[in-house]
Amino acid sequence: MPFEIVTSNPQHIKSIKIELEGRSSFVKPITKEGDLTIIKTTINDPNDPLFVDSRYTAREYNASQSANLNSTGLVEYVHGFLKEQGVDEVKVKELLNTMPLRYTIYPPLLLFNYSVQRSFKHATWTAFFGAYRESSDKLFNGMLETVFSSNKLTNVAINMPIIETDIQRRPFNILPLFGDLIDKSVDLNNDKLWESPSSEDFSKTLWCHVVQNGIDQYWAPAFTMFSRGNVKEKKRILSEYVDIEGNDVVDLYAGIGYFTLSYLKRKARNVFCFELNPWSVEGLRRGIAKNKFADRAHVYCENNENSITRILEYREDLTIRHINLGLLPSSRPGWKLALDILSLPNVNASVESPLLCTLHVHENIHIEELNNSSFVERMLTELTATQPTFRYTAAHVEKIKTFAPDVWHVCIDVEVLSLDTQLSCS
Ligand SMILES: C[S@@+](CC[C@H](N)C(=O)[O-])C[C@H]1O[C@@H](n2cnc3c(N)ncnc32)[C@H](O)[C@@H]1O
Repeated sequence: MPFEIVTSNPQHIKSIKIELEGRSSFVKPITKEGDLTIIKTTINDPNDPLFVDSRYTAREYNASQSANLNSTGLVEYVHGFLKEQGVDEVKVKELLNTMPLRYTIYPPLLLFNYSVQRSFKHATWTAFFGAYRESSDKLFNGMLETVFSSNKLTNVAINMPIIETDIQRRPFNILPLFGDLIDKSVDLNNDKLWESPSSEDFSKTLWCHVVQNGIDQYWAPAFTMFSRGNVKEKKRILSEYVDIEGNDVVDLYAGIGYFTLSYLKRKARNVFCFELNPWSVEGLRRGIAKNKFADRAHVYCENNENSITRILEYREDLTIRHINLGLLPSSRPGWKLALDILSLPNVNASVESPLLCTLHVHENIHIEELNNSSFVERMLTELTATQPTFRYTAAHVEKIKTFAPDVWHVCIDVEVLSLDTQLSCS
């Protein structure tokens, strides 16, 4: 996938554009996300010198799923619609200047990005929908039938930022524009709906489905967020590690199976998955069933603190060669737990190689702490202090995507090695 440059400093835009044009790598248009400017490129190499500049960040974008290819068609459609409604030229211009240009297709949902400058929630659009009654349904229905006719979409919504303090990272603010995400008969204020939903609740909710790397994934966008940006990290699981097949894996923050499903596809013998959100667990179960992984997946809709008990209960000897810690902004709450799992009597007793297990530590890290390795050093010191019976090395740091200006979502591969091997070798 190509990369786009994200900058909060308007003074950078011109020089970046000139550099890209000189290399025939500039992709129109330059867009805004709040205070950030997004400059698209045709460059696919994450190590391109342009992206190493720490004054701005680069992130992947999906040219076929985001608005970039089709935004012209979208703007043309909206323009034509507004003219048809008899809206005057000045107003049309205002509306076009504030409409969103970026979106993602998660069949059957068309999900628009939100920014203060460009959104169907912008005051100009709210005023238009107020003045032209029924225009909203007509606009979005026509949009699905014309601009997105080949995608079989039924719903339109706006993706709003999630509440950072919610540990389950639920999309409380997602805003439906056309079609219901949940049947009108469902009471959204009922705690039971969120904590222990029934099969009837599941059947009254819209489910999205995407296939990435040949893996089917399902989620209910009203209850679980989805980030397509992790596709590269999923690919790494599918292609990099030779010790998944035939061995065991623990996913401490399984969600809808972002990483769990990739381990299962890679023929892990057992994957133990822990997830608090019952809606994500339902998505995970649907994914496991569709991909035919049921015999090897052990799904626990509970706090991962129970993982110790669950793994001991399993009784058989396990070779847990990977533990995934996919919690943002920090997976630190799971570090000790992962080491406690590796210290259980029925875990890895038969592993002969010095490398016992790879921890996949997900974190949001400031670019400075990444470049000077201070985060990684602190983490290794903390792991050693927590469980000194192992040795630790950071084998790889994968930059997954930018989370905010200068903040990267990274996955650090921490190799947990047996101490005995070091002593006997020295
Ligand atoms: C960043 S999300 C990503 C999860 C996953 N990668 C996915 O498919 O969405 C982290 C997940 O961890 C879950 N979680 C957070 N704390 C947990 C805990 N103590 N035990 C089990 N799950 C937890 C949240 O509900 C959330 O779904």
